Amino acid sequence: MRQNFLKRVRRAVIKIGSNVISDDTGLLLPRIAVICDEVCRLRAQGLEVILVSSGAVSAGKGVLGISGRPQTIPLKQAAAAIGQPRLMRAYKEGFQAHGYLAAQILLTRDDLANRRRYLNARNTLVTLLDFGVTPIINENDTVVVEEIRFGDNDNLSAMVTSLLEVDLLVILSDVDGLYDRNPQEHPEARLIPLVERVTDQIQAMAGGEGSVLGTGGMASKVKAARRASLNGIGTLIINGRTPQTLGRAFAGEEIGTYFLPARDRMAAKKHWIAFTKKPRGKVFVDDGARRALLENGKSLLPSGITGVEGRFERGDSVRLCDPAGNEFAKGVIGYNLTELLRIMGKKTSEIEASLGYKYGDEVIHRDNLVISSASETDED
Ligand SMILES: Nc1ncnc2c1ncn2[C@@H]1O[C@H](COP(=O)(O)OP(=O)(O)O)[C@@H](O)[C@H]1O
Ligand SMILES: N[C@@H](CCC(=O)OP(=O)(O)O)C(=O)O
Repeated sequence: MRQNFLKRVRRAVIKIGSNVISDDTGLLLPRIAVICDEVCRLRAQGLEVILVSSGAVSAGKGVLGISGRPQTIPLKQAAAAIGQPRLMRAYKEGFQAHGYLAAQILLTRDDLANRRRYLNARNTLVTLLDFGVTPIINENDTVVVEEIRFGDNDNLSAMVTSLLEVDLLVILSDVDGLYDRNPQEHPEARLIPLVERVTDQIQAMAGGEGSVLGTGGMASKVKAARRASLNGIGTLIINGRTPQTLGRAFAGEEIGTYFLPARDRMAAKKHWIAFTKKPRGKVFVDDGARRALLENGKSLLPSGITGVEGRFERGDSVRLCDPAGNEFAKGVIGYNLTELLRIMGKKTSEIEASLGYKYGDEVIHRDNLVISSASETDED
């Protein structure tokens, strides 16, 4: 089954973890060269590849002689500033050896959360691919602050699958795939070859925190697979330390863990609202409004709003909370905070009189609303 599907893959995002291409001393240049060989072989067979590569921080900290995880954000950012060009040089040389070009793209979450910049990033990527150049994406670690972070590159790679038309997400890790428990602690752990749906049980198997070099551990890979799946894209987690895994996987060998795409994929815009846009505030609604949204598929009107929290502009994403404060949806808001404070609790016919203008009857239009249970928008 996998074989048939992989034959049809024309464009893939391949994410490479820090633990695959670096160790505590810095970059493992021979391993990067081997990965470039494999990617170029796939390129020559007609596959378009977008790489998402970690490794800037570990490359830089190796140069600075820091052992273990950099302890402060400035230290991490300095390490990334030193490491990123070294990382790119390794890729550039690896691709050049096969006559191919690589290009660097550094992104923050804000770049994808803002529609104009999102389209801009997409156009750049498409243009590079049209020229046969392989884009290599990393988080823009040196400038990123908490509010605009992807958090980890597993998450970033899942978001890239919704930025472009992509058929598959491949995550190269330092383990053979997802096991039923952490294989480093439990030698008897068994590899799970196929995940049909990421349930809470599957997520729990992946455990919590990452390693010294890695950021999110297996948990963030499974989360990324779920996000890609809801976008209609399958994810393959394989071992990037073992030579030839990429070639073998694309030849249809049943290695690693394959996560099937969801049967009921989310619309692209809803996926973007659910996972890419970071909520800037909360809007509290009464029970009637909550039911209208959850049970009757209605838009949010000002009359059902009982309170607001945070600082948001028109077009930002907000969390919708019930009277008990529990989040039940996310949505893109049609009015800013000041406007909302003036119209909340009022009838739609009173909007214009209260503001002197109106954008529309809805504070959040149904098309810009994602219900949490359906989207599993449980975290950012
Ligand atoms: N159920 C599991 N299956 C596989 N790996 C697991 C599991 N639970 C925890 N892990 C850990 O996740 C690690 C991979 O994540 P991470 O260190 O962040 O790597 P990367 O640098 O590739 O992102 C594995 O080496 C393993 O220790
Ligand atoms: N942007 C960081 C990588 C962060 C990250 O997610 O690392 P990893 O868990 O190894 O994929 C870097 O280049 O060092």
